[in-house]
Amino acid sequence: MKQVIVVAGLGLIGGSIAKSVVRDNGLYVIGYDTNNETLQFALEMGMIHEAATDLMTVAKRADYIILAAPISETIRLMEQLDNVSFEKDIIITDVSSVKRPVMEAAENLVNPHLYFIGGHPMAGSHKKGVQAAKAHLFENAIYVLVSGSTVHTNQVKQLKEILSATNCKFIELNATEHDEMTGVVSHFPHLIASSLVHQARKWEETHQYLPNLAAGGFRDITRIASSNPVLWQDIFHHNREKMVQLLDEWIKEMSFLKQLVEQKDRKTMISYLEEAQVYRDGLGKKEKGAIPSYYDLYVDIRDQTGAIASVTQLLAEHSISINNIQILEIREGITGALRLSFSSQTFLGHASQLLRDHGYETMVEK
Ligand SMILES: NC(=O)c1ccc[n+]([C@@H]2O[C@H](COP(=O)([O-])OP(=O)(O)OC[C@H]3O[C@@H](n4cnc5c(N)ncnc54)[C@H](O)[C@@H]3O)[C@@H](O)[C@H]2O)c1
Ligand SMILES: O=C(O)C(=O)C[C@]1(C(=O)O)C=C[C@@H](O)C=C1
Repeated sequence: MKQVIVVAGLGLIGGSIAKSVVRDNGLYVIGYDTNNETLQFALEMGMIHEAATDLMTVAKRADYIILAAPISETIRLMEQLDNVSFEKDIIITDVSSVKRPVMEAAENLVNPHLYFIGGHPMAGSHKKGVQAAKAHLFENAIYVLVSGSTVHTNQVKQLKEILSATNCKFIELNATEHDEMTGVVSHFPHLIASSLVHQARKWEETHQYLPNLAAGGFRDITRIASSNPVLWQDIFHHNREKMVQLLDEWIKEMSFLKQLVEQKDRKTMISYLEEAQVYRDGLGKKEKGAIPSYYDLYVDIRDQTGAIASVTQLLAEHSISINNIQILEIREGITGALRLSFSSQTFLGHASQLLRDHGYETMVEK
């Protein structure tokens, strides 16, 4: 008999999970969302086998429930599920970007059939909604799991098996360490990106050509400012203690930089920039706890139809598998660069040589 998974919240994240687990023949996927159009879209696109308009009714048929609504809604759904009379044990997980409030809510569950394992796939996008969902969103991404106190190791193993269709890499953390680390490398950067955009917007009032000069650097560092404001406000709210601490640290850091600039301390500034460069270049190069290892190759391409396809086809013909591909907005309309990520130095070396042999300019990030 097929195992039943209910995915509640079929947006970017829930939709992407549904799209990957629905490919597993051993699973029957039921989708639930408060938005009827989302539900219909998911059904029509084959992302789910069945659409439900009442979570509490279908919950009784489920072996697993994946809560993928915004964090505050997820906590509300957990409280409602606690009142359901289940006839069998059920594993519930979530995908929330902040784990402490969710795990605290999990500790308050009294229903003897509920086993809660917190989850957070460390991949996403600035886009939202079911239409942005992709089956491959979590491929090779870190997927954090946080066990509730009543959960057995065997249940964590079962959940990993179900989610293995996403091709992610699991790590287990506790909620506090998760929220501290994601606070630094995920949540806080969103605040800074939005503040940089505000700064540019104010300067545009007196400098009308400013947007034309916003090239690769500004676009790279502010992409995430295009994310869903309601969702991100919820993330900042739930990780607010960390946000306040990081803002205090950031203000101190900015005062230090201001001093360096004012005092024309060029030597210290070079060391400051060098230290940042070395750390940034090392990110993802070697396996370092939660940071996955990737080997990046930059390829210059012309802005013409089929340019990306030619690169990927060439690599595919030589069985070189690409883990990630990103188009960098460097010089729009003229030439561009592709960032190709590989899982090993060997793949990167072969890809670089092959592309060079075919006339492409490539660059490896040092
Ligand atoms: N966006 C990212 O990059 C990212 C990455 C990892 C984790 N997350 C987490 O994933 C969760 C969802 O984020 P998203 O980016 O998929 O958002 P989204 O806006 O794309 O999707 C949220 C979906 O939840 C539905 N929804 C809202 N309230 C609901 C309720 N009470 N019951 C059922 N469905 C409900 C909405 O209709 C929508 O379809 C959040 O908790 C977020 O912290 C987001
Ligand atoms: O790539 C993006 O746009 C994201 O913001 C994804 C991102 C992040 O890396 O910060 C955002 C929130 C998550 O909870 C996990 C991943």
